[in-house]
Formats: sequence, C-alpha cells, structure tokens
Amino acid sequence: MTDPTRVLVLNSGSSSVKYQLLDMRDGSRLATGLVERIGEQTSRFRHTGADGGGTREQDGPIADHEAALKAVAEELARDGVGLDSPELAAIGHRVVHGGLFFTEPTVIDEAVLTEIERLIPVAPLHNPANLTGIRTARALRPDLPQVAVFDTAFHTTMPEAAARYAIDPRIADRHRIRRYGFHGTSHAYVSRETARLLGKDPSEVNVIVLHLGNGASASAVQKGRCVDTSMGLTPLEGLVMGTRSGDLDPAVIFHLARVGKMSMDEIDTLLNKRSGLFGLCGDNDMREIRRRIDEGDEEAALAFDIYIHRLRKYIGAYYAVLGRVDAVAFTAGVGENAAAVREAALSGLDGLGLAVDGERNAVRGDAPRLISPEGARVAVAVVPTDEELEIATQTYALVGKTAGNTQR
Ligand SMILES: Nc1ncnc2c1ncn2[C@@H]1O[C@H](COP(=O)(O)OP(=O)(O)O)[C@@H](O)[C@H]1O
Ligand SMILES: CC(=O)OP(=O)(O)O
Ligand SMILES: [Mg+2]
Repeated sequence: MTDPTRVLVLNSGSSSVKYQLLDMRDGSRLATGLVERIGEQTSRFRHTGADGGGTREQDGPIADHEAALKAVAEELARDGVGLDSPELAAIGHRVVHGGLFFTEPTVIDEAVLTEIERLIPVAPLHNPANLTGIRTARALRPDLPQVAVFDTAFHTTMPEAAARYAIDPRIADRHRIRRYGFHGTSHAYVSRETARLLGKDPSEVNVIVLHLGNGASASAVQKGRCVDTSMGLTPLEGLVMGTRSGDLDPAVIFHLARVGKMSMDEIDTLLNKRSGLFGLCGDNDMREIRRRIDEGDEEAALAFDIYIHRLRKYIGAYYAVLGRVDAVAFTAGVGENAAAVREAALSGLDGLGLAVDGERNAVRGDAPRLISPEGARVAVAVVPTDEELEIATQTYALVGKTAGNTQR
C-alpha cells in the first residue's frame, strides 16, 4: 500500500471550528468547512467538498466543540473522506498558546496535553477549545498521529527587550508573565510569501505583517525571524480588534474594579468580548462599519478612526524596531478585503517610503499582490494568509520525519 498523503487540519476557535482536508501531494483541498457560533441557538455549519463543490449548510444549535467535531466527522464521511480513511496520514491542530515550551510543531502525547492544559489560564478563550478538538479527534482515531502547531511558536525568537514587560522579573517569572504573541502561523506564512512575491529569500528581507481578522496583530519580522509582535501574555494586547480593546492603560482595570465596582470576570468579558470595534459602535464586521460610514454614521466613523490610529502607531513603531523595512503586508479578513483600511493605514507616510496606489489597491483577488506604486522604496502588499495550509505542511513534514519517511 502507498503511504497515506492526506492531512486533516482542525482550527478550533473560541466559538468556531474551521477545518480543511488536504492532499499533501499537491496541496489540493478535498474538503473545507466552518462551524460558527458554537454554544448558541443560531449555530451554523458550512461544509464544502472537493474542488469547492457540493456545499452543504446546516442551521441550528450545536451545543459544544465536541458536538461540532462529531458533525464535521459525519460530513467528511458523507463525502467518502471520513476519519476512518486509510489515506489519512495525520491530524494537525492549531493550538493558540504554547508558552515558551513549544517552539516547533509537536506530536501530541499525554505530556503535551498536560502542558497545553497548564496554559489555559493565559488563553482561556482558546486553549480549552483546542484541547477539546484534540481529545475528540484522538477518540475517533486513536491510532493516528496528531500534531499541535502553536500560534506562539514563531514569536519565541523575540529578544528579551521586546518580550519582557517592565515589571519585577522575579514576579514575572514566577507567573510566567511575558509577551508571547499569537497568530504566529499566519505571520510566518505571510512573511515568507511576501519575500517570495519580492523574488527574495526570507533571510534577505524585513517585513511588517499586519494580520487584521477578528483578532488582529502586527509583527516585525527581520530576515525571517520575529523580533516583535503586538499581542502579549494573551491575545488582548495591541491593535483594536473586532471585540477586543487592544492596548489600554492597565489602571483602567483598577478603576473599573474600584470605582465602577465591576468584578474581574466582568472586566475580562468587557475587554475581550464587548470592546474593540463592537464596543465602540455595536458592529465588529468591517463591511458593516464601512457601509454605515458611507451613510454618514458618526459613531462608525469614530470607531474606524480609532482602529486606524492604533494601526498606524504600530506601523511606525515596527518601522523603528526594524530600522529598514522592505515590505508591509496586509492579511486576514480585513487586511485582504478592506481597501479603505489599507489606504487609511498608510496615507501621508511618503516620508517613510510608504504609499498605496489607488488603482492597485482596488483590485480584488486571492493571489498575493503589490499595491504600492511602481518603484516605491518600500513594497506594500496584500498577501492572503492560509493558516490551515501552513499547519498541514508542518504536520506532514513532522509525521514524515517521525516515521523515518523523507519522501514528500
Ligand atoms: N469584504 C470585506 N470587507 C471588509 N472586511 C471584511 C470583508 N470580508 C471580511 N471582512 C472582515 O474580516 C473579519 C474576519 O476575518 P478573519 O480573518 O476571517 O477572522 P477570524 O479568523 O479571526 O475569524 C470580519 O469580521 C470582517 O470584519
Ligand atoms: C489568537 C487569536 O486572536 O486568534 P483569533 O484571531 O482566531 O481569535
Ligand atoms: Mg483568524
């Protein structure tokens, strides 16, 4: 029998599961899908078969991540590519928080599960969902290698000056408080693809990557290595996000507790789930915000301005961190689709060699592309991220290695 060549990737988020089944011989997608709003009455499940065909949708409550994964397994089986398939080589899981311990993709065993569990206090929205994904998949296919690919891994190269907070290091170390950074799989993939777009090796270029999805983060990548990123101990720090505040004076928390009489849990929920664009104007979808701005809505316009102001500050900061910048790359849902965000983020920065060409910026598409004017000192690019492909690639490489199989 030939070696199995398929990898299933599970990206279990706080309230969603995204998945892709890939054939690693050519990277083709045999199935993709998304379960959204898990735990609510209005859950939605969209499954798409090979070559983007045979999309099936289901609406209705899906109680938890375990139920979601079982539904995913059933849909895959209906397409004849179920988890029992002998062609499946491994399952790759996105794990958001890997602390400092995990710097590489890792085959999951009991000790790895224990460590991921130990990190729950610093990733309460994400790690429990990731663990459920792993445990459910293991129960369905106990014989199959399961690999964890960590959001934090790419950022473990950050120098101490960038990774440490200015607090007593003994207290910081005791509680493992430092800046870990997230979305690393995306920052790694996009910085590499940006170098490729420029026709260079990643070791030759400095890139500022702006991952603007529902969660959003920026990173400074120097010659292929991350030297700074905007998320910290948890995915709350940094940019203004869909529902997260990003940076604020930590004293806001004391003030809300002492003067506002809010509990720690209430403040946590406020800053993680009821802030950012949503907290500012009641919408977290950039499409809706742009639509409201076009209709003259001032609340939406201010939310947009606050979002852009923060983004510009990080671009300037990472310019200084890197010293020389070869490219700025926009990625994820907002970065790939919202031309208005890209234009506003870089307007008036010609002095830094940064500019966006209006016509190029208006072009839509799935391919990496330049949006800076011809001959610009710094390339500005839209580079679609593909966390699932990157996780599959890393998973397959590791499983091949582990099995002593160097064939790719
Ligand atoms: N055509 C579009 N124009 C502007 N924003 C968009 C568009 N499509 C998606 N988005 C934004 O992308 C966000 C989702 O980004 P995504 O990277 O998929 O996030 P996540 O992986 O965190 O769920 C949406 O909330 C929306 O704000
Ligand atoms: C780490 C993080 O913020 O992830 P997401 O954008 O998927 O919520
Ligand atoms: Mg995302």
